[in-house]
Amino acid sequence: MTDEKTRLGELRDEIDSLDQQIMDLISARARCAQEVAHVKMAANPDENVFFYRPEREAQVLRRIKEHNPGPLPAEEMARLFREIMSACLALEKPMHIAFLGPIGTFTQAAALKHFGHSVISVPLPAIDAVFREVESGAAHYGVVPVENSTEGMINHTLDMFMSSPLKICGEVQLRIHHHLLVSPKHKDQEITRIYSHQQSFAQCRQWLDTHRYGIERVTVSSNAEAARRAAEEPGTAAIAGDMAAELYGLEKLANSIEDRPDNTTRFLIIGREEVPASGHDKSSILVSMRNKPGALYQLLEPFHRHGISLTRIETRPSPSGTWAYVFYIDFEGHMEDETVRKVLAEVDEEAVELKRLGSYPIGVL
Ligand SMILES: O=C(O)C(=O)C[C@]1(C(=O)O)C=C[C@@H](O)C=C1
Repeated sequence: MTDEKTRLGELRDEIDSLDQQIMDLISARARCAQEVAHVKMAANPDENVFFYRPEREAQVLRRIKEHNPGPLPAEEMARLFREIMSACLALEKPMHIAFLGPIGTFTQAAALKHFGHSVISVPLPAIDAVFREVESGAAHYGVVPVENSTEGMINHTLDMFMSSPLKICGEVQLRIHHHLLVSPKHKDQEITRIYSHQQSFAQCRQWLDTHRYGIERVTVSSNAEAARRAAEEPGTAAIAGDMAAELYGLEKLANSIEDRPDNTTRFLIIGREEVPASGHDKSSILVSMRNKPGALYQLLEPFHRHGISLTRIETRPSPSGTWAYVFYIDFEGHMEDETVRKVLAEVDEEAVELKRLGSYPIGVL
């Protein structure tokens, strides 16, 4: 045997032995999670048991990232643990996660990034349908897009919070890469039409104007639907992401055609219960103020005085009347924090209405 073969053999034996140890440890961890489920059920025999604990998951993933010894990057290690925890949670209780479908959308990719692959993901045709599915209890949690770094807020999601009793339980960000996709069956044909979602067209506008000027652009309900059509119709292409490309067996004519290299979408996790503090949290509120001079100043001043950082403020027309506005505000901290309590008490005194949408861990992955 050559030296190379001997050494390879030794290393592979070592990998086999390590794999066995990893497997034994993952199994021990899974048994622990089963025990956790029994403890939770025993403590709440008559109530809804919350098996999924977003604050605990965030703490576990943060610790993994902080203590990762390398050589694997911390992000990669956290991703592996994300999947281990997902499988452990599925042993406790299989989670139904509603998302803005169809299958193959970026929202599904975000749901799997946040919850791992051991959940049952349920595609729904519209943002309000995702809210309804969670409100009715048919799904445990929902995932909806809320803002894109190129295109701004997804107003439909913001407006749903005005009437929905649901809470925000988490956030997840996804780097969005769009590709120009064609079916290998039709790839020699001239492309006369491109399908995509309106948001994706907007995120690739400059690239399209430069490289595919004059080709008909047809807006459809999702990227996945665009990919489905391109797979079937000769002479067409789709702009969509990797999941949709894989799902419909499409090839990339051009890779990562988004105009901004940092194109990112933020998604929210919506659920029926409040999330305890994880130690590194964000909160969201909706506030409507009286229409008078200085109203916005009055609203923001307590945040400034108490040193609380705002991460976003958006204005939406109020459903209650013409030229009345509702402010959607994200800020750092948890509603259980003493300082946040004080600020919200002050805001509440001045506001016509203050709605607490929830506190949740700042996205870890
Ligand atoms: O700590 C818990 O409450 C668990 O249920 C265990 C565990 C885990 O595998 O670490 C699993 C699911 C929860 O969402 C959080 C953590």
